[in-house]
Amino acid sequence: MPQNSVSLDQLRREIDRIDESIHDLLIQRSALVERVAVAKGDRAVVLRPGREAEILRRLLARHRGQFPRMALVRIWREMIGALLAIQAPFAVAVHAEGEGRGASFVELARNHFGVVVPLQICRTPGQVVRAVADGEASAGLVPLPQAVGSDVAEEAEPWWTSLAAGRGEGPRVVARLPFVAPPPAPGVPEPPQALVIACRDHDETGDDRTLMVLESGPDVSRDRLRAAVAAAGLDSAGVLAVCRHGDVWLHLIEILGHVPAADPRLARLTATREPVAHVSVVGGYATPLPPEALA
Ligand SMILES: O=C(O)C(=O)C[C@]1(C(=O)O)C=C[C@@H](O)C=C1
Repeated sequence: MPQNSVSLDQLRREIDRIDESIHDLLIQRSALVERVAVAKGDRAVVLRPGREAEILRRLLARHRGQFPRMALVRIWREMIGALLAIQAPFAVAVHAEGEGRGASFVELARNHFGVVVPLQICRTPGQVVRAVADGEASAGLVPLPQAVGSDVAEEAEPWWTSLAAGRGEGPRVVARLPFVAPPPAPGVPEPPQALVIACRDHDETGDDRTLMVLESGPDVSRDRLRAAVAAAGLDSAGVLAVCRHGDVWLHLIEILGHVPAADPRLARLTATREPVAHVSVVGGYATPLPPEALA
């Protein structure tokens, strides 16, 4: 039968059949995730952002046809969020102080974790860290400290210094949001950049970044720090923030690649204690997709 002679009714019946197949597959996927939860054993930390990133990268790479990629991501984000919530009680603490920016962090959390996961609003990033450390929330959303022009962010009591104090037991950075951002549109504010923290290590996905806190003496320039990092064999992507406590300076730096806490390059970095006296890996994330991934 030529295509244009297929009736509207017939086409709609075909759509109903496809909807039922999609629905059946959703029910099957959900049952599989219940088995995944049992296989993981530890229900305390069900979140696996590395696996989520791999799923989205793979689907976007094989996508074809007219269905918009951003909608594909949104459907999967909704599904994964709902499936996190069936594995264990799952709540996300979000720093959302004030109008505007606070509301956009909530939107970012909703877009990423979906409508089922409960959000717990915190007034400060420090409260988010505490909620995750105390187990009141399974994960937390904190603002990514960002350099303004050539100046790195400088805060008196930044949330990230408490991650370094945790010595690998407490909350660590496990993801960066948005993982996929819609292309910028005139008049529409861009989503804020945030980090997700949880009490687990970040997974390796093949395209990752690692965050470290370096401790130095005073007056260590960014260039000197970068040179020390390079000499240890690490590839710096930049200094994100600095916190000065008298003679102790803490620097939050981003490293290209996945660097576990036991990596021998870290010992090399602090071997002479100059300029870096101490280093802690405070987590990392799968590199977010560039806007071209949606094209
Ligand atoms: O693979 C897992 O560990 C799952 O829990 C399944 C799943 C998914 O829906 O695919 C859900 C949540 C995780 O963060 C990652 C993936």
